[in-house]
Amino acid sequence: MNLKKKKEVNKTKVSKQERSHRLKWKKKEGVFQLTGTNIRNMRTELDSNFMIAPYQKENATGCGYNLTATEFIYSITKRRLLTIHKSKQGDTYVKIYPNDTVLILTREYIKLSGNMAGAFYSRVQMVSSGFGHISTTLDPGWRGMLLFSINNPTKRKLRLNISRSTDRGVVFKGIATMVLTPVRIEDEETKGVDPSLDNPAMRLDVLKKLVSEPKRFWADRQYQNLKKLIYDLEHFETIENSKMKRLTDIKAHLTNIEMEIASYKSIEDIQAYLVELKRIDYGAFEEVQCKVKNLDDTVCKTTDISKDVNEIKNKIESIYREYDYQLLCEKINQIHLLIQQQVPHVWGYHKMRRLLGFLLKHWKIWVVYGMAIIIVAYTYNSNIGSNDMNIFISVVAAIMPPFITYFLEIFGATNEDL
Ligand SMILES: O=c1ccn([C@H]2C[C@H](O)[C@@H](COP(=O)(O)OP(=O)(O)OP(=O)(O)O)O2)c(=O)[nH]1
Repeated sequence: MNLKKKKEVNKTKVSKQERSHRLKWKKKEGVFQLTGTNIRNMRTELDSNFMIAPYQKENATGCGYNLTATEFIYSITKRRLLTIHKSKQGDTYVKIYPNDTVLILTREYIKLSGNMAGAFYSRVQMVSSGFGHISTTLDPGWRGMLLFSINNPTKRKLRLNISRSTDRGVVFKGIATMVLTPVRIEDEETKGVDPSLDNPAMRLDVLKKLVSEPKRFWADRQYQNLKKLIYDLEHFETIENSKMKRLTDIKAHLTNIEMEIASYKSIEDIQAYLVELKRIDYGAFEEVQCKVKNLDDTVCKTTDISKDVNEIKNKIESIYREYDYQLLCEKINQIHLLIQQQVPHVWGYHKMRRLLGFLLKHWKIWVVYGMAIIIVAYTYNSNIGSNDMNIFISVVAAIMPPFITYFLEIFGATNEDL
């Protein structure tokens, strides 16, 4: 294909909507990197240049957005998914071994248009606790969850927190900051970045390589579990649940209103459909409810439908966008649950594990007490029959203090200390 023809094909590929977005960003040429406020506004408007699901407004920080981890955390050294520890308080974390690198799937699904690019950076708290740096890029047009690689270059085991239970519910810990930049477009007709990508969502290409190696017979069960999980993620299909049915219901009512506007334009009929729409139990879909209320306010004020038709159509369009977003969130939520169901968990409050942990932590004390007991036992053996009761008391007295220390630690310590 010659250059002229190629240019023509490129030109026809640029849709009207895409052109308007490019113009919009061109106008904002002064913007170099999006701030947390820009990101918050984009979520409110459901701007088609950038979508993040699930979105948590607290995670939109000064210069970007903090991404959080799912429980899919694969150890390169151990060649298996790491066990998720759950404390009594409901906090979750993993232990990353010295010199290990882990691959972590993010909880967030990111969708970028061809007009935006991004990068990921480490968080100070993480790198200062010993973790290696993150410094990777996000291509324009990316769609999907992300896979981060984090290493532990220290000689100590490091704890990577996933979530923490608070009075406000579960708060997920940011593991990397994503910064976003509008792509500079000199000629909106031809020079926009074509959002065609060769890397699949969740970097399934990388994950599939992990299970393409010959299986190891001594860890076959873990290997098979991982293989199944990666297969399930690749072939994931949304399950129609009550939340989704509710969303479908909302969409059906919206379609009726749209049809009414397109054909008869009867304000009374539109209002009647709106009454139905308002009656739906929105549950957690507060944003949809808020947008429906907004539409209702506009319709109530309308006296001449032909004058306000564009405003009404825009409001319906914004409900549709919210509907699409909530549907996406529900799908992502189901992926999180799928991961949670298949990843190994251990409850941190298991007594035996804690006793073992305690013994290991205070091994010096135990060596001293062990020696004391051996000496007592030796004395007992050499004086057998002389004064059994006194020696028994000495043995108990020798063993008691460490147990008292252990029980004090169990009942006095917070989870953070363990
Ligand atoms: O830490 C990261 C960084 C990026 N990505 C996603 C988004 C990005 O758009 C895509 C490609 O990133 P990159 O080009 O850095 O990956 P690669 O495997 O080196 O690229 P390629 O296979 O295209 O050479 O992977 C991740 O999942 N994790």
